[in-house]
Amino acid sequence: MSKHAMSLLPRWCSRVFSVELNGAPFYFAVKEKHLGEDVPRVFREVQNRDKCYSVLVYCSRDRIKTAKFYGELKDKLLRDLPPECRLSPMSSFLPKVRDSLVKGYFLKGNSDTSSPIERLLSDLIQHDPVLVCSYSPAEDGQQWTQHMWSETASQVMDVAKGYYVVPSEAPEYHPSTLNIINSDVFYSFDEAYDVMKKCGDIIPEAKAVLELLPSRVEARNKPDFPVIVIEGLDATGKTTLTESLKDTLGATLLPSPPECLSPWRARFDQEPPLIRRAFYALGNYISADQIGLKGVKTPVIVDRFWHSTAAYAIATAVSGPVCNLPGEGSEVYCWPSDLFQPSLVVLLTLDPEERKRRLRNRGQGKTDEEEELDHNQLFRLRVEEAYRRISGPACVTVDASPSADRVLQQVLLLIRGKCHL
Ligand SMILES: Nc1ncnc2c1ncn2[C@@H]1O[C@H](COP(=O)(O)OP(=O)(O)O)[C@@H](O)[C@H]1O
Ligand SMILES: Nc1ccn([C@@H]2O[C@H](COP(=O)(O)OP(=O)(O)O)[C@@H](O)[C@H]2O)c(=O)n1
Repeated sequence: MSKHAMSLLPRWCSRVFSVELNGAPFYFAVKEKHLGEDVPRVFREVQNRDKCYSVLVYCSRDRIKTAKFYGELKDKLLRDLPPECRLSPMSSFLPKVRDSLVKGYFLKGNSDTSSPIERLLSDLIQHDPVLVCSYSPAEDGQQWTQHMWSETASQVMDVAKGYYVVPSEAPEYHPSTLNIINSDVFYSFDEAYDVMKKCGDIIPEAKAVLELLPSRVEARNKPDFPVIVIEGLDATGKTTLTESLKDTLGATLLPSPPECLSPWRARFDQEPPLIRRAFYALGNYISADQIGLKGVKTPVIVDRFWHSTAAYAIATAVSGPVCNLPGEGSEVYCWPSDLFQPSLVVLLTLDPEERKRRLRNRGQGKTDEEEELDHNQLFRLRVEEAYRRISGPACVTVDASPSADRVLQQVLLLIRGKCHL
């Protein structure tokens, strides 16, 4: 067993395990002694001949490699496992302990598939940063036990000790919230820069991105003119409104991510969240630099900014209903202390049916994330709620369903009230 796996063991019995079946999480824990607890629900449906396995990816020192490997592991398992084997997302965490989440997969096989599954897992455990456990009925046939595998054996080998699996309570917030800070959302230039720098060896485009970054993090000038950010889901009318504001106010319009990053965007959209979100976070610092340049001459309108970066990242990391999001006031929603703060952030909201109608009329291709927004109502609700919870500056919500001109007048009123234009 590797040193890292060993270091997980002392607190093994404090860990909670979560298996997601059809989008719903089932929680269980492990215990050395059995005190008559029920069999956890995830094992209740399993037939006695069946065997289950977990593969958890533990964080090696190289976060970039771990993130890449986690994405590749799913493809590998789907490709190499027998088709009858059922694969579900799984995680393990220490309740309320930051950065304690490790992610992986739960596999369910039967007696026909256990040999190929075990061959694949034995191979994985010897070459990759994974922790493998198998689950089978205990001798009395009433309970289920978990056995951790040893990586030193070429054959399937259990560590001698087995643990009983017992039901566990659901945590207050989704377990992914434990690892959001500096993995999904970056709260300083340096944290995002560090990720991009470490990507340089494996993603050549990362070097090109690093060259575009401002030399100083703080905006070079404090803008004399107001800086207004327009936020909202795709097709809520941001482009329409920002163009009109530009003309009406004689303002400079800046898109976000900034145009100079366009050649690299599709490339980073394919990467795992750690790398993808660092890319967007750095884009905001380039925008802040441009705001500093333009804001001494004219008002500046920005199409998306930090709210988009953080809200989409949080809503993707967490699954399920809005109540799974980190609670209101959580540090997860704080504005980075080294990032320029606009004078006003407007959030355009729209009835889902009207948004779909506008999307259809526009008839453009959508990003996978926008595609997901369409299909997954819960995701859309999580993004909108995360937008609302971000503070410093908070956003002002504007109903975008009236005509484009009425929306413009409404936002101009807000700007005049807040920014003395
Ligand atoms: N207030 C409005 N009423 C009706 N249609 C609108 C309004 N604002 C924008 N649209 C239309 O909806 C579609 C999406 O608007 P767009 O400005 O491109 O949104 P976004 O930039 O937020 O994706 C476009 O076809 C646009 O012409
Ligand atoms: N400042 C920004 C801007 C966009 N983004 C990301 O970019 C996506 C939306 O960009 P888009 O160009 O498809 O949106 P529209 O401006 O076309 O509505 C979001 O899903 C965010 O993940 C970000 O993270 N930070």
